[in-house]
Amino acid sequence: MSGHSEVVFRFLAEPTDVNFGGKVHGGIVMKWIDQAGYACAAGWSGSYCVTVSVAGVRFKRPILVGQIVEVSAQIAHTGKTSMQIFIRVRCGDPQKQSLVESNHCIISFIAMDKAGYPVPVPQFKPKTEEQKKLELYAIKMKEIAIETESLLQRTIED
Ligand SMILES: CC(=O)SCCNC(=O)CCNC(=O)[C@H](O)C(C)(C)COP(=O)(O)OP(=O)(O)OC[C@H]1O[C@@H](n2cnc3c(N)ncnc32)[C@H](O)[C@@H]1OP(=O)(O)O
Repeated sequence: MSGHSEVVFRFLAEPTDVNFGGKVHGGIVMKWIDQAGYACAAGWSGSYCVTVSVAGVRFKRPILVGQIVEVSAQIAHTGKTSMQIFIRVRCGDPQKQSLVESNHCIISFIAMDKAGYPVPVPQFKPKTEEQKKLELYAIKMKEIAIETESLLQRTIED
């Protein structure tokens, strides 16, 4: 299965996924994002992977119980040991054709060896114009995630 750059999950939002207002919990959406991202990262690298950061996460509209949910994960950029994965969550009435975007983000995974050390990943080479633009966005998001971390360190040290 190694070498696949895209994974799509489709399922129904269940009553156990929703909060008191009938909308799917943000934490549940994050779990789906992490799972689809993991499946994509593990499939691309052929290794066990761990989540290192999530950047640019946006909750655009609520997901309702009974709606069909589609979580797509695609490799947007690869570093030496990291993979930046673009996630798009869409939802809609299962009786209709159209889905609307509810969430998106860039989630970063690191491929690990059996001893728990980062290992190199196969390099992703964008082919289409859309993939090339997405890669630039993913590189920026990775930089922002790392810069955010060092900003916090500087803030705590100050
Ligand atoms: C599937 C799951 O849910 S797993 C459970 C949740 N995740 C975890 O438990 C992971 C816990 N974290 C860790 O174990 C460690 O922080 C690790 C292994 C992920 C990274 O360890 P570090 O020593 O910080 O990594 P290191 O400095 O070697 O960098 C490794 C890569 O991470 C990248 N990286 C570091 N910080 C970030 C960040 N904030 N965002 C994105 N990438 C980052 C580096 O740029 C490097 O990428 P590259 O090899 O492509 O250039």
